[in-house]
Amino acid sequence: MTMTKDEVLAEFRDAGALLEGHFILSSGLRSPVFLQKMFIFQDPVRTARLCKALAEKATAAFGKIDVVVSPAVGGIVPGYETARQLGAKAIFVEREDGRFQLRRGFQIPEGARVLMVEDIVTTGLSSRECIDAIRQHPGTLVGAACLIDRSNGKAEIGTTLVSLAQLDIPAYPADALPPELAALPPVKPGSRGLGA
Ligand SMILES: O=P(O)(O)OC[C@H]1O[C@H](OP(=O)(O)OP(=O)(O)O)[C@H](O)[C@@H]1O
Ligand SMILES: O=C(O)c1cc(=O)[nH]c(=O)[nH]1
Ligand SMILES: [Mg+2]
Repeated sequence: MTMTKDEVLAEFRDAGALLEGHFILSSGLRSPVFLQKMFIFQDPVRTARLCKALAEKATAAFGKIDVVVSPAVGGIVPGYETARQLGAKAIFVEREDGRFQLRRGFQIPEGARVLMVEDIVTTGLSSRECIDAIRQHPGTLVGAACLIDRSNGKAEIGTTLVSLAQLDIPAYPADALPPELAALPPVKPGSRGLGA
């Protein structure tokens, strides 16, 4: 079943996942809004609703998918659930010496049709890094999917990206903060740069 942008946002709102404050994003940009996707993923039923809609959108855009590859940590749960809905395998890349790699013996079979699944896209940096890692293996990357594209369609990831919702959320370089944001203490919720 398709979901409208309002229905997707309602899932985030109902999960308490729409946070306001001063956040340091994975890219280093600062934002007054953070989508705490883990508040979605702690509820398997809510996660399944969203990922079913994402799987349907990905199938419509890209056809059959054999393997879903996601960037850890945030991509693991939606990657798994989207793969379950697609009847595909679910594997993930994680950082080794700061770079995303397939570890743990994960492999992509020759000829496999691969979908990259991300939770949230802001600048697309994590997606591009995940795709670079995928392209070092056999198989064909057919496209990418995410729950929320908060670049409003502007992020360039080098392949077609489908999302459940595109949002236009402001993000600023640290040296160009609006005063109301500069007045709040910054917090960094994600995993990039934490010893990775
Ligand atoms: O499009 P981008 O600018 O790369 O931003 C989005 C990325 O940021 C978050 O990951 P983060 O690195 O914060 O770590 P996490 O997945 O462990 O939450 C999120 O899960 C995306 O992967
Ligand atoms: O850009 C990010 O790091 C980011 C933004 C967001 O809203 N949610 C998230 O988990 N990461
Ligand atoms: Mg992430």
